[in-house]
Amino acid sequence: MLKRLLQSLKNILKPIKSQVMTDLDAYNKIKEGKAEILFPKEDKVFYNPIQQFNRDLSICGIRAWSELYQSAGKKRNNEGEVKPFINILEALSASGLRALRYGHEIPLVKKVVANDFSPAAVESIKLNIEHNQLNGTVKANEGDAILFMSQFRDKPEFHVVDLDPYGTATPFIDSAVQAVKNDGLLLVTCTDLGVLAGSAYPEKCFALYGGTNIPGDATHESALRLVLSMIASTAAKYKKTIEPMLSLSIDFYVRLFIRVKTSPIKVKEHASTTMINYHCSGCGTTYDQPLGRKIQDEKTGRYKFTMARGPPVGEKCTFCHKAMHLAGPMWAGPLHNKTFIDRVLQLSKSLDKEVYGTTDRIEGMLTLARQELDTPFYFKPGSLSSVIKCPAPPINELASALGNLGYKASLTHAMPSAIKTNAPWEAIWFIMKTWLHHRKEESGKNLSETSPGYSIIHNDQIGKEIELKEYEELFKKNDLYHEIKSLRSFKIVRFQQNPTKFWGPKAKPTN
Ligand SMILES: C[S@@+](CC[C@H](N)C(=O)[O-])C[C@H]1O[C@@H](n2cnc3c(N)ncnc32)[C@H](O)[C@@H]1O
Ligand SMILES: [Zn+2]
Repeated sequence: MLKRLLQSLKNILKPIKSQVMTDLDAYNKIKEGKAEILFPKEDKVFYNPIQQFNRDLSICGIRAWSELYQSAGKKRNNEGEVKPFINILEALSASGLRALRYGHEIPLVKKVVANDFSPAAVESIKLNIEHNQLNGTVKANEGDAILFMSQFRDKPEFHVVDLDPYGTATPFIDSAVQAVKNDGLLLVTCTDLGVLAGSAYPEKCFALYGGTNIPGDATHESALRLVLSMIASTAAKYKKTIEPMLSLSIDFYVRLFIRVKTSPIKVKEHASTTMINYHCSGCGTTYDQPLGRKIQDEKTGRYKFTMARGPPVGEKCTFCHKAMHLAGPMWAGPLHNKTFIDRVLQLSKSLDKEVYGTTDRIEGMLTLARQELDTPFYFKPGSLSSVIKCPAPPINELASALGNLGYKASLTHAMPSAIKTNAPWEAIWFIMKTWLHHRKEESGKNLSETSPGYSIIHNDQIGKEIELKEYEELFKKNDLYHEIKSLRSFKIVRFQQNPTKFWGPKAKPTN
């Protein structure tokens, strides 16, 4: 009897087994991190291998956030034990690879919802949940991400919401800030850098991000600031504020890690952490104009929020007399949280390099991001020297001069060989003029009288108040010189490791 039963069971299972076997032929196996994905050979579901860095980094970022969340006293019971509690939403999941990696690789994860509106993508997610034996943790959901996230407006469900769209994340932000819990983490990718960081579509950039990009060297930092400002404005409507934990410009996209908090008091800072920017069309000098002021009352210690004062500059540039252009509004606050970066760096160092192929790059990028000054923007020494027509000073020498005048300087992760400083442009142009005059034979002879460089060279007001006039004194090597020099010689993997031919943003699937 039992024998017959087993035989009939075998007969039933046989066609199912062969069906699965045939189906498997239609898939490639892809291993990334601790997940293995069966990926259709036919171009039906989106997968971009080059985004492993984004996924590796996101795993470290979510882990760092969860450690900070727990050490802030949340989710610890009386015995100090922590049960799995983290709910993650990957709202635009495609193959499900990222969600599955979260399921495997985030300690204390309770639930990951992998959502996509493409039936082929959801089929792939379901297959791969089985394949990775993550049925208890990862759930597939077929639906429009905006509608799905909007359900949680009254009761935010997710500690972590990850948005990794094609192009801009803007349409998803409103519902995403509603779906994320208080003190939760929002992860945002935008790949539309042509709009966000380019100068060709200011009207589109304004429509999507509520601001325009600043021309010149710092377009990638201003891209980050535009995305942050759009998210901060959206969050403010729901009495929520944002705290950028890490804001990176990477290859062809930006990736942001943002803590979202419900705090009507903090929302009051929204105007004073938003700015517009004036940018000189001739020499590239920039000025920031905050859109509000936060002042502390000396007697009571309380803060008052008032209208901003301005403008910080006239219609024409103080240095070269060319017209000033306007950019923004954009985020004026810090781009990173150093404690968060330290945690990510620590975690990244502890990972198995065989499993996580991009840890060197994480270390390189975050080391640079960590030392960045909080002040907006950067420039390449070469951009300034091309205005006054002289060879560019080496970056560490320029940093030294800024330091000797009492200012700070740092590098930036967003552009190689660019410098950030809290010095006013008066000091920057003074240093450049001193540098130029020291090279007498090159002293801007070929400049036309109407050029910005000519005006700067003949503007005797520049540096009038600065006491340190001698070249030798001004450019004397100091700590900053050595700091910047060693940071530059430290082997930083800023760019993609092992890129394939034609790597970059991938197009949508064709089927
Ligand atoms: C760039 S892919 C996501 C890649 C994935 N996060 C990864 O790491 O491999 C974008 C996905 O978003 C989905 N999508 C686009 N708009 C959507 C919407 N409104 N609702 C749900 N899914 C959407 C697409 O079907 C596509 O699979
Ligand atoms: Zn100018």
